[in-house]
Amino acid sequence: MAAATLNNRNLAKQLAAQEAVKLVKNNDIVGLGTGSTARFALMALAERLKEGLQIRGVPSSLATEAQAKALGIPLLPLGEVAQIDISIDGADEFNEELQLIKGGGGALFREKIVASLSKNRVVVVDSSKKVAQLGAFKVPVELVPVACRYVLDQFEALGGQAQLRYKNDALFITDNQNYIADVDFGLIANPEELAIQLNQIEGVLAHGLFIGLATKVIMATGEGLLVFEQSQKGS
Ligand SMILES: O=C[C@H](O)[C@H](O)[C@H](O)COP(=O)(O)O
Repeated sequence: MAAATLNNRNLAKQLAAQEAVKLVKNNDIVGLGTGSTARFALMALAERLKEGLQIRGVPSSLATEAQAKALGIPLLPLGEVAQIDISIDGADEFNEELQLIKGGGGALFREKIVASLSKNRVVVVDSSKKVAQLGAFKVPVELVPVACRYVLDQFEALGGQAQLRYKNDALFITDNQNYIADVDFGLIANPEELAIQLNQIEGVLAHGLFIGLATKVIMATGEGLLVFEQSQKGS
């Protein structure tokens, strides 16, 4: 994509992604995130491959797998990888504790596996993603269809208002053949506690609260890059 055709927000996403890709070292196994910002990272990685960098990527979605293949990035299947050196992924929201909401694109389960396997978990965002408190973005939750009614009732019992996600007038189906519910819990006072509660619901495959799954957030603003790291307010 030519820089001249990018709007400011996309330029910010691209800048953050390019900065993250500088952290990738030769022979790394790289977790490939999903979404518009992660896609800029794929493109930057492909540029580095042309310059001689050797890596193998692990895709976090079928969409990312297709994009990576089209860019000539060698891939390893997620289910066979024991450890990932660095993952680069986007987020829908993050706070200064580096807690995230992810799953706007529906890829949260595989993204969570990629992040869990990764030594370094780098999140790339534009400044619209930074919040004081998580929750303006509804929490995406992937659920097994046969448990749908039960799971939706459990969200309600936790104070959440859930809507099943649709795409083109049909229920959205994930890469794992499940549904996504977008659950409005309002601003979330205690993301760790809510994450545990959601994990306890039978029929929930994964939820979009990523707690302790980011080591660094690279955020591009109009003025440049801001880097947030664990136990740091930003630099
Ligand atoms: O399921 C999608 C992912 O969690 C994305 O990483 C997230 O939605 C952010 O996407 P984008 O970079 O397009 O805003």
